[in-house]
Amino acid sequence: MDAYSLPKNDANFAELTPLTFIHRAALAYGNHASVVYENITFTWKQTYERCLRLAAWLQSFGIRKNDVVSILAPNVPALYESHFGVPMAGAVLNTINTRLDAAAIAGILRHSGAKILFVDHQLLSLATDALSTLTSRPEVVLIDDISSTKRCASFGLQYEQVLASANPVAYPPVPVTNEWDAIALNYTSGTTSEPKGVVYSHRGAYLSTMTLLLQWGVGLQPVYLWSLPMFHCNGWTFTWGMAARGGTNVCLRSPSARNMYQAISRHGVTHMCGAPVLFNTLLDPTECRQLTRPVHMLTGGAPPPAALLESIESVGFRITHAYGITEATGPALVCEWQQAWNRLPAAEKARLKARQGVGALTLADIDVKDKETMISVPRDGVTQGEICLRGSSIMKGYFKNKKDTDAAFKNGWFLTGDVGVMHPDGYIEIKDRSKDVIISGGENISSVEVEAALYRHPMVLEAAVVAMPHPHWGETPCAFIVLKEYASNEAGIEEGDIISYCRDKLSHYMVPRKVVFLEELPKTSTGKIQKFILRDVAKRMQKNNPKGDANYSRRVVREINDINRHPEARVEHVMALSRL
Ligand SMILES: Nc1ncnc2c1ncn2[C@@H]1O[C@H](COP(=O)(O)OP(=O)(O)OP(=O)(O)O)[C@@H](O)[C@H]1O
Repeated sequence: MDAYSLPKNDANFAELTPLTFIHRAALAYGNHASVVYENITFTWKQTYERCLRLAAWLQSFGIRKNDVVSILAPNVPALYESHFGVPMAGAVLNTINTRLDAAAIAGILRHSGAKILFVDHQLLSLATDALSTLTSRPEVVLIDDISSTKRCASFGLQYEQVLASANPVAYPPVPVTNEWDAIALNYTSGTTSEPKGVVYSHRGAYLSTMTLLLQWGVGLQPVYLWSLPMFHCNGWTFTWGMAARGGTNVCLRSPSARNMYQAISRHGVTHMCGAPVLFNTLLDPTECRQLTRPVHMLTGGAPPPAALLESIESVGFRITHAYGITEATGPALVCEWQQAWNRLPAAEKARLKARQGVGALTLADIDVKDKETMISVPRDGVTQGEICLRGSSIMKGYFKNKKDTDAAFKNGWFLTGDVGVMHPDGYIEIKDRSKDVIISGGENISSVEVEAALYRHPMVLEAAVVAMPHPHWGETPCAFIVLKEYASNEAGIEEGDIISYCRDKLSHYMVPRKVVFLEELPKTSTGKIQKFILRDVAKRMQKNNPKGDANYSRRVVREINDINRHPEARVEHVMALSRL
């Protein structure tokens, strides 16, 4: 037999799936802590057993291959277990963002056609509101509070009871017979458009998990703090990844600065992830502590300003920066650190680290291309184009959405919708989301670059820059800023101070023409600034208040601040804004 015609067989070819990790974890790290939550600690043997039980119960309840099973829960053990238990039943896991409102949750349940919805006991009324609007409803299983001896009031189906009643011998895990089968369905966070249901394959999930462990350098038995919601791209694959490394998952219901610092010292946390917005939480002067041992943090989801990178590293966090997108099964570019950069001054290091980086190992290729011609832009760090990706961790497509699936792929590439440049050293730097680029007098202004300059101002806590219509230039930058000492504004910073600060740092055409001070910026539940709200506000301010009447501006600021203070009344406030 020549090398070419040697056949595949069950011994030399297995479908790739992250489900193999948990079986191995039970054997290799059986007595080691797998999941820690408040006063509860499970071992890998126990977690595996619980996942087997979950898979068995789902099958006995009638769940079949490719059925969607949804879960609405914060980072509690049941959410972790669902990452294995649900696909072990042959089903597709749909983790739902816990900060969505009832209408958005109902939209996901309707669109996904979920057969079962697991709901955390604290989110039951939210789920009930969502379910009340549906004509066809999934079966609901209540996730009771395992950390409390006080049982929840009795409910039809309860998580701990269904696990106890399951029979894994009668219903063993459904084997994965095709690695292209779906493992998860994740809805995008809707920062720029309506949420879309992104479908991952077992193969993509496996490869992404392996890649990220490798590129982040995660060694054996890490202690991983769940500061990132597991519902966000399956915790950037580290749900599966912790089983692969025999790690300990430290689950937190609420990742406040106090809870995170406590968990770090109590459990000896070694790794955690989070969007850059988490840096501000951790740097809160009342809670921030110097770490006694370094904690490795993978950040992404939004551009981390170089100035913030410097601050968070000074506390003892070792930051790795990655660029991710739901459609690429989480992180797709990693700013891999080159040894030679260690000799550079701190500010230069932070500037290099703020770039999004090189492709994840599992990707076949990455590029920055002219979106129309699909020709690569020169590697000059200046010419902008669309960031394009191809490889095995790219989604299968959007669930029940052929139009958007077709539009997402072009000439064998996945189009990210992000504008970037390719540096001569092969590192990609994002300049903006296509929709956020400001076009002023024919020049493209990267809102990210203007924000980076603003973050260097010692009194700026957060900044977002959007386009404001301009009668002559078409658009000009409008900055929304949260000051470090907003409440007292002791420093007395005013619009003119910020503008003249920017004049020193930026080309004239990039300097914001308008600066609005807010208490907080409107954000999605994944910590992304909702620029579409700010863009809308900037548009209205220009249209209805071209002379900059202070009373009008104050009303706008009040409405945006109210959106942040009362997220549950967001719709009313956005409507109030639209009337201004
Ligand atoms: N390291 C990073 N630096 C800059 N931007 C990033 C980084 N990582 C992710 N992003 C941004 O986040 C986007 C991906 O976000 P995600 O997949 O969570 O959905 P979303 O953008 O919030 O939702 P939607 O696509 O519905 O608007 C990327 O396209 C990019 O714009």
